[in-house]
Amino acid sequence: MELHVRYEGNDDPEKCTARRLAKFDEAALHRSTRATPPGIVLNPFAERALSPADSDESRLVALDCSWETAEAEAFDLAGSQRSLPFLVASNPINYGTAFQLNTVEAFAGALCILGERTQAERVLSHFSWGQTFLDLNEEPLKRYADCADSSDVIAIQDEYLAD
Ligand SMILES: C[S@@+](CC[C@H](N)C(=O)[O-])C[C@H]1O[C@@H](n2cnc3c(N)ncnc32)[C@H](O)[C@@H]1O
Repeated sequence: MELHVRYEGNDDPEKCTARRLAKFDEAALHRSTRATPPGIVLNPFAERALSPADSDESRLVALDCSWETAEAEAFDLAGSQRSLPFLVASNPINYGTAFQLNTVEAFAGALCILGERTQAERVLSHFSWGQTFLDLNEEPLKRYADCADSSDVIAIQDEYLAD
């Protein structure tokens, strides 16, 4: 799966996970919306949740920006807009926070749901806390990956949210 990032560059470059992915040739950074190729756009505001039904796509696109500027309009990128279901961040900045993942966590979660677990492990291997993301989310990631479509994913997410 190709990984692409619309890179706004308004977050701390030292902590930016998209820059680190690019450094290891795991993702391509794009400095403008026009230069960003279409794909599955990982958008926390999207109505439809990502599911294995999306696995015929060959590109994932994330928007790397500060959460302070991550408003709905910022995700106006070409492609199919998808939100990620309930998953918990493992990075030291947002550890334990649901839904607000950083860019590599969002890519890894999406890759697992789309059946690309080996690539998810590889992108996370560049971060000291990367494996923790898979450990913390092991059960939901496996259950989402076994779903047929977005409504199945939402039904499982609702079980976690009800707990
Ligand atoms: C707001 S940026 C923050 C990036 C952070 N500065 C870093 O260094 O990784 C994280 C991006 O990951 C994706 N993302 C995070 N949580 C998501 C969710 N619940 N659903 C869909 N995409 C999500 C989005 O593309 C979002 O813009």
